[in-house]
Amino acid sequence: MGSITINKDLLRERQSCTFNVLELTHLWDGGPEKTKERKELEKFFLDDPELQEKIPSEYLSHKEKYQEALRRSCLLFKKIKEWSDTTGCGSQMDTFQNILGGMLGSAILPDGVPFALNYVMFLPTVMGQGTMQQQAYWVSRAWNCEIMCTYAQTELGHGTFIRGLETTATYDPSTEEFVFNSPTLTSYKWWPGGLGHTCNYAVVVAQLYTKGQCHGIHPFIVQLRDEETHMPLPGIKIGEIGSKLGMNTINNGYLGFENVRIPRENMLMKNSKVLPDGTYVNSPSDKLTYGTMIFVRVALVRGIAAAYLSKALTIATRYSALRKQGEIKPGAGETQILEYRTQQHKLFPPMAMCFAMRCSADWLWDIYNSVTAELDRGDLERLPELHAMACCLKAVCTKDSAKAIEVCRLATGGHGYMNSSNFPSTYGMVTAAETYEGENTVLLLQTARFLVKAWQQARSGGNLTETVEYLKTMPLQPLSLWVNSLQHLGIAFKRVAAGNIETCATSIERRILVGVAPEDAWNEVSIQLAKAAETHCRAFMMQIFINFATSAQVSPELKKVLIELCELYGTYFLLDNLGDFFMYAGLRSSDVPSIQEWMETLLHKIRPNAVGIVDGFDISDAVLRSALGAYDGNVYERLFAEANKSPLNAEPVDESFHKYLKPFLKSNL
Ligand SMILES: CCCCCCCC/C=C\C/C=C/C(=O)SCCNC(=O)CCNC(=O)[C@H](O)C(C)(C)COP(=O)(O)OP(=O)(O)OC[C@H]1O[C@@H](n2cnc3c(N)ncnc32)[C@H](O)[C@@H]1OP(=O)(O)O
Ligand SMILES: Cc1cc2nc3c(=O)[nH]c(=O)nc-3n(C[C@H](O)[C@H](O)[C@H](O)COP(=O)(O)OP(=O)(O)OC[C@H]3O[C@@H](n4cnc5c(N)ncnc54)[C@H](O)[C@@H]3O)c2cc1C
Repeated sequence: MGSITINKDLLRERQSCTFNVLELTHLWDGGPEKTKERKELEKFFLDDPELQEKIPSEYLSHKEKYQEALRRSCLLFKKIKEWSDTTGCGSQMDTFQNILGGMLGSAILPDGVPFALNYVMFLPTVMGQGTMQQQAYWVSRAWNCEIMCTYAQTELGHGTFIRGLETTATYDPSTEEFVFNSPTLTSYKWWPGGLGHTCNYAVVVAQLYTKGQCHGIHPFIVQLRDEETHMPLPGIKIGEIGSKLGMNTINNGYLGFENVRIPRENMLMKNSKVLPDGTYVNSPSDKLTYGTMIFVRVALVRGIAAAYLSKALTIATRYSALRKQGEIKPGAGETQILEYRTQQHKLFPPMAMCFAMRCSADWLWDIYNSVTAELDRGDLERLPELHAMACCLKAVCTKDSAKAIEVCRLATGGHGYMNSSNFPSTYGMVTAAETYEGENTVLLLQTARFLVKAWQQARSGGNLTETVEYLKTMPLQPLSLWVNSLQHLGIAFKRVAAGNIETCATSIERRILVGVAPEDAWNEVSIQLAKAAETHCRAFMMQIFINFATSAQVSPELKKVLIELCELYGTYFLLDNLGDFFMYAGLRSSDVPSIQEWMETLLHKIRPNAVGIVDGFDISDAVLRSALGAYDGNVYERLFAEANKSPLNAEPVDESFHKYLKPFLKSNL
């Protein structure tokens, strides 16, 4: 162990790469300056011995995992402050994003940062929904970690249907306070990250009652624990919800209230208000309360879906280049498993997905920022489109990413099943995002609502926004003969989306015409509706990727690779959904063999650059945390070293032998 020689197969892969890997890294990071900043940041944090893992966390108890995560979180956030003070380079917000959503956080706290919700949800909620005075008070306290806060919305009984939340906040004008209660077991808050034992404040979403009337759900800031002793305040029932599939250091908690009083000023009042006498003042739109969820959905596409997939791909691709198993031609010697076409089919389409996710995430981030500025000016016109796109991109990208990470694990055979491969924790992190911040099916159905309306508008000649403009033009264009080109792929994906949306809209109309209630008609058609939303999202991602690949200002060598990946994205999803393309895009069965061949040729073309592409993601070994994926490819030495960290290997004979096994073996059953 300890060898620094690079595995010779990996070395050969790197030598035969046809493009400049550093150019891809700069493109991926957003420019050479960004790459430099990222590397400095990684060095500053990851070289600190205090932040190094001493015992793999899998060997710690549940309690030890949390305590160790908390120790590191405190150190980490002290260092963030130190970094900003000493370098003056990059705002603290950039650094936080890299720590909480980027790769850096996952290197130091792979199973989740217990402070994450303070930055990812509490602060955005106060900034988006608090008055200027509320922001002035709460933002600095939370930002500087004088207090630690979370976002408590979901309850034991309701996660999706938030209008059904049961926690009550009843205004008492005699004291100018809100009184919080949890009237039922199902009204207990359940899930908020950091709520268990970390946070002392939370944004709590509750049904607001004033003057005897319920005004629906609203956000309030509630103190949960004493700032000195950390003891729960009177009437607060709080704890941790227990061990989970993954994210075991994020400290998800439960919370109940019994006549807990908070001052009136703790209701976040940028949008709706309660005046001292209890008069309720309406918000311009009740959906503004949902703003934080949009923000996190937007952030997840890049920060979780694309980022963790790029990690899994780096591990699986490097491993596949050095792992040898079997022969393609008898007697020709053992083959790198990356030579098997089936292996390429497992790994290269997810590489293409990773690029499509990144371009889409950048688009989504830009429209999020411009729509947020419009909302601040009172203009709500583009909110529905932002909501629809945030929902479907969050759903499709987290689903694709989780599925592809599992494929990467399977592509590494038995060794991928080890925790030391880092696949289990990576998968645990991403599959959680399929559920939190809006369960994926539910989000697709939200997008479908927008699409059906857009379809009706297209039919009645109304104006359509950017992402649904194609619903007007597509049905008018005649179906042409199939051509294997990117342009044709772009059109075919839109035709499939438009066809699926039309099928849904007409199925609903047909049902309503024969007397089915509109809500029942919606439910009956909802399998197709969720699919329509997914095809819309796919068509959007295809087009964004085409625009990116064809217009990127890069060398011809790199551009060629980007175009190949883009074509692979299209051909892969087309072949996976042939029925749709037959039904809606004029594809004939006689066209399929040439598309299959096109896709296989792309796999062949990408093959020499596969290691170069994942090297281009430039994920350091400290961030990868994988015995299978390290840059030098010394897999077998690392697997051995990791095995020897097992506490069971500390003694040649474990004490359980004397306690149980020996008496059992000698008992002559
Ligand atoms: C940087 C990376 C990040 C790192 C992450 C770190 C780790 C953190 C780990 C975990 C954090 C997790 C946090 C959470 O999970 S917090 C809880 C999140 N909960 C949800 O997302 C709940 C999902 N449910 C909903 O969003 C809604 O209840 C609903 C949309 C499903 C339904 O709401 P409802 O009021 O019933 O609406 P309707 O269906 O009746 O629709 C009415 C109308 O409103 C429109 N609309 C709905 N939502 C929004 C919105 N957000 N913005 C704008 N408009 C919205 C909807 O489209 C309808 O419009 P209409 O058709 O025109 O009437
Ligand atoms: C790791 C993790 C972290 C979390 N962190 C937080 C947090 O910090 N703060 C917080 O408040 N919450 C948090 N949550 C909660 C999370 O937001 C909810 O779990 C999520 O919104 C789903 O709600 P649910 O669990 O009630 O599922 P349900 O809504 O009960 O979903 C169960 C099933 O019912 C289906 N379903 C439900 N409604 C519909 C519908 N209208 N149409 C069709 N199908 C439907 C769903 O598709 C799903 O298949 C977290 C959850 C997890 C897993």
